[in-house]
Amino acid sequence: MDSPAATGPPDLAAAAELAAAADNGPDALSPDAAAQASSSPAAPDVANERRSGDPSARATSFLSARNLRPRMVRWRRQLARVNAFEPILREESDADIRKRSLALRYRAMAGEKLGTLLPEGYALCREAGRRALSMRHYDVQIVGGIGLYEGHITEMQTGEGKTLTATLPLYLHSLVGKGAHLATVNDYLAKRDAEWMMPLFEMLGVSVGIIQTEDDQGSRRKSYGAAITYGTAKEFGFDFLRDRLLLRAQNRIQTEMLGGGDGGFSDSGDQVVMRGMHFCLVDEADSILIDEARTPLIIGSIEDNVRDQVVETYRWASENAPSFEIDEHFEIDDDTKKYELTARGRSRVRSLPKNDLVRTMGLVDLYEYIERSVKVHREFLLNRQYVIRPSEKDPNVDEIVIVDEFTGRLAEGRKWRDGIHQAIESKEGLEISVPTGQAARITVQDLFLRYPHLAGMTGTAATSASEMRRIYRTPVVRVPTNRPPQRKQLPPRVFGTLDSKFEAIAREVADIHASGRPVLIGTRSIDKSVLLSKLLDELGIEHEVLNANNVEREAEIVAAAGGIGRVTVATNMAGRGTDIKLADEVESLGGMHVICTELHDAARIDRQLIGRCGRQGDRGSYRQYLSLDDDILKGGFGVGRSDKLKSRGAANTGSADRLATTFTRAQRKVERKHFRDRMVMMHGEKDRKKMQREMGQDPYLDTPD
Ligand SMILES: Nc1ncnc2c1ncn2[C@@H]1O[C@H](COP(=O)(O)OP(=O)(O)OP(=O)(O)O)[C@@H](O)[C@H]1O
Repeated sequence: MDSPAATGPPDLAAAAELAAAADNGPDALSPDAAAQASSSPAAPDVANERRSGDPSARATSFLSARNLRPRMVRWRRQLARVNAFEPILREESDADIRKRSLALRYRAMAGEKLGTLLPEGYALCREAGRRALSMRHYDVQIVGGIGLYEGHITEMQTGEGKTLTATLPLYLHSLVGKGAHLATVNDYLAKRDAEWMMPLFEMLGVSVGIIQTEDDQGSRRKSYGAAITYGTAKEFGFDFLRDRLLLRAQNRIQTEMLGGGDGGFSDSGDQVVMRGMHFCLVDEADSILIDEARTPLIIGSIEDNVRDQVVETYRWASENAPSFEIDEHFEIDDDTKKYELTARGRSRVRSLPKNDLVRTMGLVDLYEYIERSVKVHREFLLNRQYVIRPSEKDPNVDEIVIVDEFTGRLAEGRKWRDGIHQAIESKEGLEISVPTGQAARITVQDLFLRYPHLAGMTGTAATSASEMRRIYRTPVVRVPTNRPPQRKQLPPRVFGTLDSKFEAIAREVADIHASGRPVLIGTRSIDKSVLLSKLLDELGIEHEVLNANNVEREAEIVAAAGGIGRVTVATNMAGRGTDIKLADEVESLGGMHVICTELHDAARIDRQLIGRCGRQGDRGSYRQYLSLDDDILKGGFGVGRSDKLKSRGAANTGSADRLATTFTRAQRKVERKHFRDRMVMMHGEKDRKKMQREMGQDPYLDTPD
């Protein structure tokens, strides 16, 4: 199977041409393409903007380059049409802008092609951005927006303004009234981006909905009812599945199914929340469409809140069970060996303190939980009936393994029934394994292929371009940066051990810190961020730590991270969505410096961190630090070879910089392995779906456990 990186699609060739043209730099400027091509005599005030140093004027050089591929020539022509509207719209009042937007909607609803409406639509969006957000879409963003409208995955460097670019295709597709979705990676980004762009959409009279995980069905329905809906890919998937379960319960799925099955719903008048899937723009396309696509989305037959309640009640019962006395609070039936609470025992259950989750459990259930837990405390003993061992699936998690009473051996994989197993887990303070069941499932690939119009944006798609095209039929195109990038890569450094690597990192931080430039250090895990923080403390370097333990201060830490002399240690939380603004003086000192302390499993995560510096053509630099005991070597080469490298590292005192490429090779191997896993899963799912359809089943709902 081809490596995703091995074959570049022809689209990238076009992109490279474009990028090369863009590299001509500001001095190679030819007259603004838009102004030239514009048929309007009142072309935008490009000359003035250029004199005033407006970056968008400079960046248009690529748009006037010769020898572009036909598609780019077409997009350039479209851009000229968009630009032609600008001087007219600038003269109009806010009310006129909104009126135009409404008129466009009528035309779209009446069946006029969206492609025809694009120039005016994009120009309106740009004007609304300028007025409502003080951000006028750059020409490159308009071109990116055209690519998105035409169903591409556009690769835009981090910090180039994907959030603003997204407004263009979202607005245009929303005009037909079937909804336009923006799928992003987490609730925080969905909310942040939607709220940030809201004034622009409001100016155009377009409603915006936001889906958050905790939303109930009613507010979800309302958010999907809006013209544009921001949410996470996961929530879109779950809503699709929940709706489908509901439709089946109401016998309204016409195809692909056998039998009714009430799926937990009744004809109670419940309504679906989505109103179909029309257009989806996937933000961070590589991580959603590729990284997260390895595991399907599954709805358990036990709802999350019910599961929480069950787990909490097991814990409550096992905390209280030891205080129940035989004969006084419970009795044991001689024949059946059943434990039964006495009247005093039941009254004790009623008077015990309970939290909200436990309180909502039925009283009879609570009696049962206590009876079971008392039994477990008296009869099930550690190292007799069972042992505790690290789980084979995840060695960081302990699990109960039954000791077979006949053979004295461990009965691998077996569990006690009727809640006994869970009661023992809670007695031992282990994770409680409430079975989830599977009510419905869908793969990420299936979910997004259901949208007739799909597009995506990413900072780092090049390595997954061929996979995107093969699976989602979305070509990848690279959009040049608005200003030439000035980010500098310093040569990577390799050390024998983690300790020597971290010491060297601390030294580099101290050096750069002394110059006043802000430094951002990315770590792969929370414990490593803590370790590094300790080292910096020892050196007396003041710094902030940003990891999952202090999310609440995230905004504050990020806002300050670009200041003079700032040092910030962060896990990959400081990835997408972190827009670090540099203090004015920082640019002249050389911008921010980013230190990557380890390679991630996917190169694009590393690039996201790197993308925190040198944004929007700012100056900046970064360096990769590696050590021979890094996890990536084990992932890529296996235990044997990575152990050899590790012992070589332990013996090594000097520089091992020449081994840097070994790490990138290991990373590529890990990426390829993940790619193969995804392909295997996809083919497995395809066969399963085909078989189920032939059997008249619904492949999303009739899922095997
Ligand atoms: N046309 C524009 N005019 C002015 N500022 C802009 C424009 N486009 C983007 N920006 C600014 O660029 C910054 C980066 O934008 P945004 O966060 O959307 O980038 P991004 O491409 O999503 O980056 P990342 O992938 O790193 O999150 C923001 O501060 C935004 O205000």
